[in-house]
Amino acid sequence: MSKVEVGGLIVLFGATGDLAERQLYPAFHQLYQRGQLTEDFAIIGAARTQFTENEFKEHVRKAVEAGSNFTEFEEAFLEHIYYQPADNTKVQDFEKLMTKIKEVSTTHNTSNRYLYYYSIAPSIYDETTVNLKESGITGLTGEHRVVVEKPFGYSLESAKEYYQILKKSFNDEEIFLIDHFPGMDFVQNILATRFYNPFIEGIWNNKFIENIQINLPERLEVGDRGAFYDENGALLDMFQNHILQILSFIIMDLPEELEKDAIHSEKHAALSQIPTYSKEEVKEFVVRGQYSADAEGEYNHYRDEPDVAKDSSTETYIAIQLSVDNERWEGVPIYVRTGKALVEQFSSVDIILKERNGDSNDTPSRLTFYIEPGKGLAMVLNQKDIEANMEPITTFIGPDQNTFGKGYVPTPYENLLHDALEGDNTLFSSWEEVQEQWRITDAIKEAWNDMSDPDFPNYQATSFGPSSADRLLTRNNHEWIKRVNIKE
Ligand SMILES: NC(=O)C1=CN([C@@H]2O[C@H](COP(=O)(O)OP(=O)(O)OC[C@H]3O[C@@H](n4cnc5c(N)ncnc54)[C@H](OP(=O)(O)O)[C@@H]3O)[C@@H](O)[C@H]2O)C=CC1
Ligand SMILES: O=C1O[C@H](COP(=O)(O)O)[C@@H](O)[C@H](O)[C@H]1O
Repeated sequence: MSKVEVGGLIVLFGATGDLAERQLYPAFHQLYQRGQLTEDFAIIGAARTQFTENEFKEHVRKAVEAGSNFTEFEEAFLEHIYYQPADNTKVQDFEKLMTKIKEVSTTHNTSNRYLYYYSIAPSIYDETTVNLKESGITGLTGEHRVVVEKPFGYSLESAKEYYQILKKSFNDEEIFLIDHFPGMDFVQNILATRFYNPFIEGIWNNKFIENIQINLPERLEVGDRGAFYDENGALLDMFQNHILQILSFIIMDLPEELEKDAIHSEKHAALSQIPTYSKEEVKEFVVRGQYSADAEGEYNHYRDEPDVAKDSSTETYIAIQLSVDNERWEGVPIYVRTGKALVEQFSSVDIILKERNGDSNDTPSRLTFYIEPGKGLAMVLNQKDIEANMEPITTFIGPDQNTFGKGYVPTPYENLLHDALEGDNTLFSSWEEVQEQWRITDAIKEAWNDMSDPDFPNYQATSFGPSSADRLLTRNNHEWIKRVNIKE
């Protein structure tokens, strides 16, 4: 079913920032070009930079042209773009914003639907939210929603504070906590594949599954994101949100229907069954790393990246063994890893199946969900080798949806912006999920705080990461699925 057209007035706070430029403008443009935005949509960009409206339109044009999925610029798109300089800490700037909102909503007849996108640092959520209310903006007749970026806070406690701040101006159902991984079609595919193939659900348990892996290695170094990254590290940048969200789609019980409340309720229940690690368990099940320069001189030492402390003990790599406390998953180790400046670049979920009577075939059977590059489900199965006498040969069975003429893959931000305008929060993280994610993450962070400083750096850029991450698995007779290039 193709998506319905949506419209409304979007106020984009952080309009001059990196996220808006790299992801949001290209996504809005694609939605417009693909007929998924009605003509009554408009975007007001807001930030402190004193852009004129024309300068801002050029800024948006350049961002769109450099963005994902771009083919040809749609000039009419710019007729829907406006700019209002505003310092979010100043209520008088919101009074000017209010005047702009009234003008633009009249010009475009934006149906009294207002979407505020907080593409800003959490330190200004409070004043932004209060000023939206004080200036009367959120009091305008109509629907008001706010989209808030990840990571939502830096601990469970701070997340609770931020949520209370948002509640000053918005109800629970108006708050959209964004995590772009569930917005990816190939993450949603995990749930769809389980739902529509009962035989897969039949083996989705500890009787058939030996271990589960979420692999999100990146070649990208930290580069110019040092100020943000050095405060957060891989644990808060990737694990607290993306990895735990992907995991929730894997370990949740299937709801009767693919309906938003039922999905959120099962995801929340699943996350709540992941144990809180003690300090001893963190030592045993969590590996962290930080990169040093590579031999070719293409990558810096992490500690030499701009805005990173010279004695930083921030992790740029994590590998964690998790478990789920319930009957279905008892005894199934879940291994997750992600890191910067590695030799690999892909996102996938691998479900490694048990071997026959504990026999050791060459390769265990496996289901792989390719997320990036997005391909969908592939299977590794052992079949008879035609040149041998009942000996197995490993074969790959995998659809690339391109072969079915489904060539266009929307970016996650295209999917999520559309859903936010439609008021559908299925693919956003619920507040209950986010709280569980923090509970699991805080335990690791607190244990690290109690430990002596790690011996960093401990892996070289362009390697597979620290060798201790391999030992996490080999002690259980398992191994990471590693892929420098995806050929399967
Ligand atoms: N960049 C990314 O890839 C990702 C970012 N995020 C999250 O998105 C959010 C934005 O990140 P990012 O775009 O990278 O950050 P940037 O630092 O690039 O942008 C911050 C934006 O906030 C504006 N701003 C800063 N202070 C004020 C103020 N007092 N009043 C009004 N506007 C202000 C800046 O504009 P000006 O200086 O003109 O005021 C700028 O537009 C963060 O929460 C981040 O964690 C999440 C996932 C990925
Ligand atoms: O949110 C983030 O995600 C990206 C990885 O997402 P992708 O869509 O580019 O694969 C990561 O590089 C970044 O550090 C993190 O903030």
